[in-house]
Amino acid sequence: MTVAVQWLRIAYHDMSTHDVDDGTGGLDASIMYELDRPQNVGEGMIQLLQDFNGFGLITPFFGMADIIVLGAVFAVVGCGGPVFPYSAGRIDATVAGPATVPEPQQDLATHIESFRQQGFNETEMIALVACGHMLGRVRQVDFPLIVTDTLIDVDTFDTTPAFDNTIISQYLQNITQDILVVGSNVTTQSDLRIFSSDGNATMQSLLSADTFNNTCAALFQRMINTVPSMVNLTDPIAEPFQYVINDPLFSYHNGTFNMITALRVVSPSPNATVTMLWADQQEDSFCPSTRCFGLTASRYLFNATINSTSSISKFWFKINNNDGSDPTVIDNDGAGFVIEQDPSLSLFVNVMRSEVILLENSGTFTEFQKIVVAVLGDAASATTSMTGFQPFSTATAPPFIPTTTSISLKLDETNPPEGGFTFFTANVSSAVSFLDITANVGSTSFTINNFDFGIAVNSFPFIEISS
Ligand code: HEM
Repeated sequence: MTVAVQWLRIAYHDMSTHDVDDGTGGLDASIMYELDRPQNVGEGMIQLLQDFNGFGLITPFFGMADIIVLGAVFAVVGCGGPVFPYSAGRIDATVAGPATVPEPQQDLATHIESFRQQGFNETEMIALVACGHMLGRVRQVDFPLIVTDTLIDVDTFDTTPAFDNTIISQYLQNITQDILVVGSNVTTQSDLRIFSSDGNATMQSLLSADTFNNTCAALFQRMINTVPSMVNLTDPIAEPFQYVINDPLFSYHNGTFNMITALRVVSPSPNATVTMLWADQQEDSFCPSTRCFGLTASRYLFNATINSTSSISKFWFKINNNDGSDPTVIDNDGAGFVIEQDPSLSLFVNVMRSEVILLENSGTFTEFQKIVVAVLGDAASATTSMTGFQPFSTATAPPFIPTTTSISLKLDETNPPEGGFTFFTANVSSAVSFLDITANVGSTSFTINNFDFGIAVNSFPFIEISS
């Protein structure tokens, strides 16, 4: 709970750099560069960004700003509030934004102007502050001029640590403990100035639980989607996807092509049989699944043998509940799931030739990943290059910025050429989560972007070597 509400506060502070007049700023993780400002005081801010860095969730297409918003969404749900539709696609800033986070000692006119710049009118300002302060507290150590009693660690805004309108009812009944209303320091009574700025009309309207819930939900939703005008957010996600398909992984060995993938289904029928079908140039083929169970979802795994000459153009799934009902076809609205990486399979990560190696040397174990990349072409005409994306920053304090390093591949002597393919290899650190791989064969270039290495290693054979 304590940590969760900090996730909500940091989202507001990061958003506060938005300027409606020129469309700049907003939720862009610029907060990582703004923590030396008094308006962002609090060890908690640094710690939670350290946590976000440690989660290793960042990908080439999902940055710190999207994680800050995810934190805010979880914070609200964790405190009993609604689930917000979640959009991703925010772009992380590389420098600090303007110093525009409101502070308790500022006057009402300054606050009204700050919120206007962030895109909220006066009524919305009152509601957004009340909604934000229904949760959380003020820390004595960070705000000694507000929480003047040194025997108190934290001063909560109201008596319930939950998503509810107690802050409103207690304020209107004059029994509030919100220190930004009743604190002995009049200068920092910012909640009082804001809440009473329209004669308490907005606060009165928020006494209705429904109005309060709907208003807070709508304002938080707008807050998390306040982004610089050049950012396009993805379509919102509110519910878990019914079906999730793993990126297909490929392997070529002894003249046989294999494709490994999985379909995750939320709450499938226990009797369901799931089949994967695919199309090559000639005909449709199919492959039955093996199955592993999650708590409320099942993952159906497929390892299909594919004709190496006709290859595979697209695949789809059929779920038969075996109860007389029509099978469900999961085929991307008829389009099928096309092989996104080079469809001619002239370049792919060869999963079954790659290895996770555990090296034992006098009782010391080292684990590393050997990746094998197949290129259609001979060694004389093919060159390869690769970059690895490391989400985890080793910095001890923000900003936490992922790194991209170049990893050189060499001809793989343990995998001699076969079926027209030449195999290249490299050892890749487990800190790497995504790879971009390029092969040039003569004058033709093939590229795989954002190969999910972190997921693919789970399908690499595991080898133990003692030296
Ligand atoms: C004039 C505007 C605002 C002022 C002056 C203000 C001031 C403060 C202060 C001084 C604290 C104590 C922080 C600490 O001790 O760590 C706080 C906490 C908090 N504020 Fe605001 N705030 C404002 C607006 C908002 C808004 C619009 C939100 C909306 C999300 C919000 C959400 C929070 C939350 C969730 C906390 C609790 C943090 C925790 O317990 O860790 N605030 N605010």
